[in-house]
Amino acid sequence: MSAAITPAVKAEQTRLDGLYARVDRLRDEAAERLGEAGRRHVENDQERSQRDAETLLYRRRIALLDAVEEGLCFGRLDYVDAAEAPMYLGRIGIHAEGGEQLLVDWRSEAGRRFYLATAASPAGVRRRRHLHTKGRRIRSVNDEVLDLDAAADSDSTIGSEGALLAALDAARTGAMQDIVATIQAEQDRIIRAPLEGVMIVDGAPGTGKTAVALHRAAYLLYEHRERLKRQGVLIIGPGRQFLRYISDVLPGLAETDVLLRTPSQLFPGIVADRPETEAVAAVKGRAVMAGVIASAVADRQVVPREPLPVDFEGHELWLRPEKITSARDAARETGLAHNEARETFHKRVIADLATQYADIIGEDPLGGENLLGLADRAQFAVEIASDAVIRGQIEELWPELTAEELLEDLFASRERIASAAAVLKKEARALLYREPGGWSEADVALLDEAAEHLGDVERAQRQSGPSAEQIAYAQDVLTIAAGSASFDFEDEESELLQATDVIDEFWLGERQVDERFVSVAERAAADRRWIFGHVIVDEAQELSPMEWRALMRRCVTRSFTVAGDLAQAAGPVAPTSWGEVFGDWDLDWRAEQLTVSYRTPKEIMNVAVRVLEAIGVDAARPRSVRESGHEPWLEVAGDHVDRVVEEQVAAEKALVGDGSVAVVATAERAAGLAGIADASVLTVKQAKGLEFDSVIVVDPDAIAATGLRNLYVALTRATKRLGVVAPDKPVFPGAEVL
Ligand SMILES: Nc1ncnc2c1ncn2[C@@H]1O[C@H](COP(=O)(O)OP(=O)(O)OP(=O)(O)O)[C@@H](O)[C@H]1O
Repeated sequence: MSAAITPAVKAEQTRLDGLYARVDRLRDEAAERLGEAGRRHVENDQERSQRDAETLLYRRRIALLDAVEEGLCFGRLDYVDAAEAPMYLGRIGIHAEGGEQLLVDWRSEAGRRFYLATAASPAGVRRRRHLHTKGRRIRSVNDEVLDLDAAADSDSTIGSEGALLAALDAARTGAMQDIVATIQAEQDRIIRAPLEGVMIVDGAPGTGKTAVALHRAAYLLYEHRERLKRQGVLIIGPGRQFLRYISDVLPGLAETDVLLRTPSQLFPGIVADRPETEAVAAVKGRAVMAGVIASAVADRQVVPREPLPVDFEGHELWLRPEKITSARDAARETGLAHNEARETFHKRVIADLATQYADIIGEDPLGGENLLGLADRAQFAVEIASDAVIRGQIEELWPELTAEELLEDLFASRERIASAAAVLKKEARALLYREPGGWSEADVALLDEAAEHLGDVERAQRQSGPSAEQIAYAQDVLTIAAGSASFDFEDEESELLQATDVIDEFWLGERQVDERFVSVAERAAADRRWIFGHVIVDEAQELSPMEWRALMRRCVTRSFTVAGDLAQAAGPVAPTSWGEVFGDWDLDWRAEQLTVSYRTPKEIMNVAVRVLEAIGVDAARPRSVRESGHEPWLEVAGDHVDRVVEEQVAAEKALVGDGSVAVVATAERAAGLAGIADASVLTVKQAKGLEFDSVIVVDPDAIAATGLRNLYVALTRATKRLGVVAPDKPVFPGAEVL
């Protein structure tokens, strides 16, 4: 379809051409400087670090300009005061060579006017124009005239919701689209809320919680650049499919310092693919497991019941319970994590052995005072400490442990479980027992908790960390880089300073080996203890208390955006209120409601709200913003569910054309349908947070049997068409209107 060339389209095309020409110029300049930096010969470490920082800066700049290629400029505001020049709004801000502002960033305070001006409260705005573009071409313009006196000169007026409805009606591609052109006022307030504290974005399916959370990430990175570029932003989503779905939005919003993860990907090096029942996951997710892990660590600090013999140089020494107890107490009193306090324990025990040895060999045969002095004892301590057998014996009493070792040993031993998890009921303890071999999703938060108690493992660092030489090199570079932090790089100075701020000696040590470009997100991904400047949690109702604990450790300032809907909660530990989730934390939290469903049309909502009412959570009934014109349909298929689904998928595909079709079913049905239906076949868990033009829900009563909340999720995935295929006439609440 070619666009109608109206005078307005023509004029805006000229403007757009100018903007792209400027972007091209900026990109060429950045590429040129990147090339120069790459070719520059470096004489010393200082020059090398400077070159690295420049390379990082120009690569970032080019990535940013590439990311905004599509939809660079999408809006224009004209003011009542004719002397005020129109404002063009886009994904980034652009200035002309002479400094004149050509394009205003949507996240800036000036850009905010675009979203907030309404006919009732125009705030000096005469007209809001939406520019619809494809590539570098303007397809059409839509005007909303806010100052009615000026209505006569508008190019086309399709009402204040025209651009929004056009966006909502567009076919879904399988990747989430940004909403910068049509952010609504209630959403804008949340996106631009202050960084501090925990903000809960609560709302029914399709009210834009995910969209708002992602745009908030982009806004916060813009508004609090200094802090967040250094620390990065973490976004947590429920599954990999979901992360893929949203991953395109952020570069589109011009942000690259964001790490996207599922809760089970938060422990570097662990692949959580071991299957586990919901019952086991539910036990592992409970807050009480924090105490269980602490006890499991304490249980590894052993005091023998009887003295244990130690052989040194042909003499018998003893590991005595009372001495081991005082060594253990001293080590615990350091307040350090287990592995770090271990040294205190070992030293104390070795000192006691050295004393015993001195008492034996320094004994005065005439019964006088011991002949050996302190220096001799210290020498014995060194010798005892270098005896591998003795070290091994002491190690048994206070071993160096990784989180993986601790949990593997714990879950594989009924005795260890009985001791550490005495607070749990017998049945719950029985659920924790298992053979070693792999990690489940619920294990990850427990590993994180364990790692927190255990602290660093020297052994692992010795094996995989950079060499002492690399560290020394890195330390030198750091010192030099810190000393040169005042280098004048015109407007890029702040970027360079940030680069030095985030580089620690470990990373530089690694980089000496591997010269790859490393972003904050990549660094954060590899570091379990990375502290983020802000954490965004989507589908937050799914997280267990143990997962929340792990996340709280990732952001000590407790700056969170939490998007969720309790009515969709189906996780192993489903909360019934946000107070239940956050009540135990010393937090400043507030909840904001989104009330309008942009995804689910009225016809589908009519079915879904009946399920919502039956769920019985205290949730506001969502208001659909539009009708699709398609009533949900039902096919009762008897024994031929698979065949009917196959046929209906074909029919739906023909109806939605370029749009997407998905089948949502229970895990058992989904497994059977996967090879049959020519569409995405998803379990409810996989479908959470996603949307498609047409959705076929298979055997809804079976889904309802796993929880009405699951059915509510399944029924609210479609933007246009909903169909139900059931073996028998369905009886779930809402089936009566099909
Ligand atoms: N202001 C807007 N302009 C255009 N589209 C919007 C707007 N707000 C939301 N949408 C669209 O509505 C759909 C639903 O949004 P989103 O997925 O963010 O909802 P949600 O509340 O997270 O849903 P769920 O609870 O199912 O996860 C998306 O296609 C999103 O792009």
